[in-house]
Amino acid sequence: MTVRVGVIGVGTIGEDHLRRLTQVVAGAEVVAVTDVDLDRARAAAAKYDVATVHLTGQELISDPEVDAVAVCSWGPTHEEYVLASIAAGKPVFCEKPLAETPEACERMIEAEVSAGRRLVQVGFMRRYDRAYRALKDVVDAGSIGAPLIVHCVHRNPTVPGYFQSESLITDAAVHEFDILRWLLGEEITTTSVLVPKRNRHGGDLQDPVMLILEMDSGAIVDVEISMNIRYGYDIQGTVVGEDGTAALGDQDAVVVRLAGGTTSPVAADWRERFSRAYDVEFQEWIDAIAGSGVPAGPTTWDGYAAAVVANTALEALRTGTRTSVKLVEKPALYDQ
Ligand SMILES: NC(=O)C1=CN([C@@H]2O[C@H](COP(=O)(O)OP(=O)(O)OC[C@H]3O[C@@H](n4cnc5c(N)ncnc54)[C@H](O)[C@@H]3O)[C@@H](O)[C@H]2O)C=CC1
Ligand SMILES: O=C1[C@@H](O)[C@H](O)[C@@H](O)[C@H](O)[C@H]1O
Repeated sequence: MTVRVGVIGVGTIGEDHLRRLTQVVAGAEVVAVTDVDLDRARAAAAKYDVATVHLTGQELISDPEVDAVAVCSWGPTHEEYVLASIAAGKPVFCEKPLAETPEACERMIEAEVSAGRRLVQVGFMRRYDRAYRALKDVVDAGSIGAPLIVHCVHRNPTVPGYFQSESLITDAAVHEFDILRWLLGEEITTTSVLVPKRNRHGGDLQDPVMLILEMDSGAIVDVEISMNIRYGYDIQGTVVGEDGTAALGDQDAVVVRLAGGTTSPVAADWRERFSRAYDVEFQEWIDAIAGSGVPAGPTTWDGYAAAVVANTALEALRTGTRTSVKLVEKPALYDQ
């Protein structure tokens, strides 16, 4: 079975996912696209030979030729499109963050619970990355003992134009919130945010920030988010256990020792660092839809939990205090 996909938003990541669904992923065909910038949508459709350009996302979602929807527009637009896809009974992949507020995520949870089945998958692609999967295998095997401390580093060379100080938490650190919950299999219980001296490349932006997170088990996590560090896109993670440590390796890096020095490449951006993770993410999404019809990846609940932690960290940033994470009760739908 070929899954006929409609893509909403063909900006930086939307066009990359359109390419991926067209040229890399098996069993998928992109039959429709849309974007508020219609010229961009028409150009993308022409480039990737997509049959239909819709004037709006709502029109695309109700198109009978579209079996499944990929939402790749800006964060504040996600809720409208995810709710419409659930109402239409169509599987929907939604880029992170699922929504900008916990309340918006709760409305998606309510809609899915009322529909009685899971339709949403959130674009937390790190769960599909080879290095993160290998790290989780080591943690789950128990050989390093119980995790006590995790160090996370999330560095970007430059910052997208739409970024505000809050975005370091809602747009960047949200990946750490999800991957920590997945890696350690437990919830984050408190957040604290430290505000170092600002990077001169960041203008008015509070960049970098340091977060301290406490996990349900008592493990402590430190997270550095830097958005203007110029040298490259660098994601690091080290789990310190009772008997040893496990860290993400540098992906596919060749280390060259030459002329009195050592060099190894650093990715330019997230597209390069996570390119294969995005490929696997979409292949597994398409396979699940073509198979059981139920997406197997990060759920609406995962998107909600990450949004609550982000919201809690924003409060910690505003108040300068350690702030507790409060989740609503998890519906049984997300235990399946
Ligand atoms: N998983 C990941 O690693 C990444 C995820 N993202 C996420 O993807 C989303 C898009 O980010 P980018 O592609 O970087 O932004 P972008 O600004 O490059 O592209 C967004 C596109 O959405 C369109 N758009 C905006 N509102 C719309 C609406 N109401 N209906 C239809 N189209 C609309 C814009 O015209 C633009 O073409 C964000 O939620 C971002 O957080 C972005 C980069 C990496
Ligand atoms: O999601 C992403 C971007 O939106 C965000 O701006 C970057 O900081 C992240 O590393 C990238 O994965």
